[in-house]
Amino acid sequence: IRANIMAVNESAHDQMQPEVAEIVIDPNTSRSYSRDELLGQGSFGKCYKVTDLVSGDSFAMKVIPLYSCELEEILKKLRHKNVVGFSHSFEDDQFMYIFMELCSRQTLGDILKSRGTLTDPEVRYYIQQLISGLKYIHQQGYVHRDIKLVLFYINTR
Ligand SMILES: Nc1ncnc2c1ncn2[C@@H]1O[C@H](COP(=O)(O)OP(=O)(O)OP(=O)(O)O)[C@@H](O)[C@H]1O
Repeated sequence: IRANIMAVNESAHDQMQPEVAEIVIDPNTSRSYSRDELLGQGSFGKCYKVTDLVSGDSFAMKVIPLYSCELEEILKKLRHKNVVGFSHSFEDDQFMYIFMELCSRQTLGDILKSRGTLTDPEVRYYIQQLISGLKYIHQQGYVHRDIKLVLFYINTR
């Protein structure tokens, strides 16, 4: 289970953003990434599945306005097995691009919706990991402020 800790600032939703290019190029390394499907829209901006055109590695890429770069500063610092992993980031003249571990599309919210219930051992199993991730975030001096089941991704490890 991985807690998505994106919800640290609610202020930055911007409807007037330009389109994200189909091929995104890191101006520092010249690595290029194809923009694949839209994973979803958060309060900071859109999140896409992307593929490194050379290595074939896939990531979840959050595209946020340059003025909300503090999010990147925070994500960069967090490293915990129950927090979605930061990979790397760069900016161009339009956006900040944040590359995160690509998680499964299944969340705790999906499981609850399809099954209607969770057993006691399952709840214990998930809550333990959830608390472990949140405790770590608190120890780093941050609060989540938007805890909901759809932000908890189920992974295989
Ligand atoms: N690392 C990831 N792996 C797979 N899908 C992701 C990942 N991060 C985000 N997503 C998908 O993209 C959507 C938008 O994510 P994002 O983190 O931008 O916003 P959010 O956490 O849903 O909302 P908010 O920005 O309000 O906290 C998510 O709901 C999820 O479906």
